[in-house]
Amino acid sequence: MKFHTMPVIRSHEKRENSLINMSSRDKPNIMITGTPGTGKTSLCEQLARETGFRHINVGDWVKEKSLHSGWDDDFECFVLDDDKVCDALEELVEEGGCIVDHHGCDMFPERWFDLVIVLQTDNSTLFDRLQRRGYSQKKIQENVECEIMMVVAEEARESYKEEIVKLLPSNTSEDLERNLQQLVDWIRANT
Ligand SMILES: Nc1ncnc2c1ncn2[C@@H]1O[C@H](COP(=O)(O)OP(=O)(O)OP(=O)(O)O)[C@@H](O)[C@H]1O
Repeated sequence: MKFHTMPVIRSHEKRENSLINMSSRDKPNIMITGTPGTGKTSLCEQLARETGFRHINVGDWVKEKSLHSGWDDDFECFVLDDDKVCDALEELVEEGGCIVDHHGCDMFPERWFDLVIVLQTDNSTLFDRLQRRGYSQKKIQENVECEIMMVVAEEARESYKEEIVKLLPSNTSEDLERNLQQLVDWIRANT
């Protein structure tokens, strides 16, 4: 199943033959993914501050650098162009030390990431967060359904090796603290 809130132009299959060679990186790259509102950006910003790793918010890049093919009224978001996004990120990710923040993960070359984190939030908590953002009822419903059906977790499991995909709860400030500390520790152990 595809993620409802993220229409993507697919002009190619996953770039398995990416130019990136993991062994050439001094620092690892982390993908932080999850349904919108699960807390990716909150976690990534703090993690970047603590570790000096570069936080790449893909949604912001798509808007700022026009890595899309226009606005989709039905899905209420930009239609992301995966080729443009991967081209724009490739050089940075090649260097390592990147934390990539996006609500989908299957468009990226598998070898880009050494760890893939999927944040998960209880339905009622996610509903409240998205309502506070002023999302339409349709958009809230679509996102909460995605979370219930574990669409992003499934996508991550299908796209990356099982051993590098970790599901973490993201409901409370205690969860945020714990997740942050685990990732800081992981980065320190892998640099
Ligand atoms: N662990 C947490 N506990 C409580 N509140 C949280 C937690 N994580 C994030 N939040 C709050 O939830 C809201 C959504 O968080 P955030 O913007 O980080 O989510 P996101 O997954 O990056 O969303 P999007 O994909 O739409 O950018 C914010 O108001 C944030 O303060």
